[in-house]
Amino acid sequence: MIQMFNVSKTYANGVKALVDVNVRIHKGSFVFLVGPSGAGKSTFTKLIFREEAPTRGQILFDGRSLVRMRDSEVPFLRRQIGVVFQDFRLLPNKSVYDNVAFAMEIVEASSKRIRQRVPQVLEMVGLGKKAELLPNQLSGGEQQRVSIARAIVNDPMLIIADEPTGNLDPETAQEIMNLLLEINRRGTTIIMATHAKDIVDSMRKRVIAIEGGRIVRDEERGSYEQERGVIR
Ligand SMILES: Nc1ncnc2c1ncn2[C@@H]1O[C@H](COP(=O)(O)OP(=O)(O)OP(=O)(O)O)[C@@H](O)[C@H]1O
Repeated sequence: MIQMFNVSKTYANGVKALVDVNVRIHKGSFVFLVGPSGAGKSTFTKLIFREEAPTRGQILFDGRSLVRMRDSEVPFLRRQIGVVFQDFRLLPNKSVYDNVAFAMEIVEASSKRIRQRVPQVLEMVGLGKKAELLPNQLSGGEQQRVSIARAIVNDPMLIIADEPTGNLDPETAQEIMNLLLEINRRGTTIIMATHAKDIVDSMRKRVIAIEGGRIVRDEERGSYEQERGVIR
């Protein structure tokens, strides 16, 4: 679904955030992006969302070139991608229901469709009974569930999650991971940037490790760190 060919990104200040990246991410897969702070993980996801353009190379999303894509087509690309952040980024003055409905209003869904779909999605993330509350009346884990509901409500092909468990205690983090796994099982591709070693090591999904802008490791059923000399 995503292919990068010799992709490099140098920011205007000369920082080489990505260097000669080649990668292919298949539809329906679950991928962890790991690496030290400043390695280039966010830049990698920003290229897919067309928030940044590569300096060199080619990127295909579902067969379409993001390099050649016109600005006027970017909103259609972004409809295919749901984004989840560490700090939730909910609208503080809107209810849980309205936060999720808003994502559908932006894509001009009919009010009938919104009334059908929002309760379904809130039920799926376990917030069926909290629709009328405001974000500050929810726990961190519940706020992240709202943000996941908002990300999936338009049924995107891909979810990009940037440190989605970074603000959560381990148990709540695990619940959020279970939810993301369930979404992945239903067919949505997930790319998750994280520093959560325990989560990556327990899930045994594909791990792409980036350091200094380069992919230094890419393993199916991988772990957070390179395993050396492990006897199984
Ligand atoms: N808009 C920008 N302009 C200039 N340099 C940038 C910009 N965005 C990121 N960088 C630099 O590019 C490099 C890669 O940054 P990036 O945010 O992709 O790393 P990261 O792996 O996501 O880090 P973290 O784990 O801290 O989120 C860093 O050196 C960063 O300072």
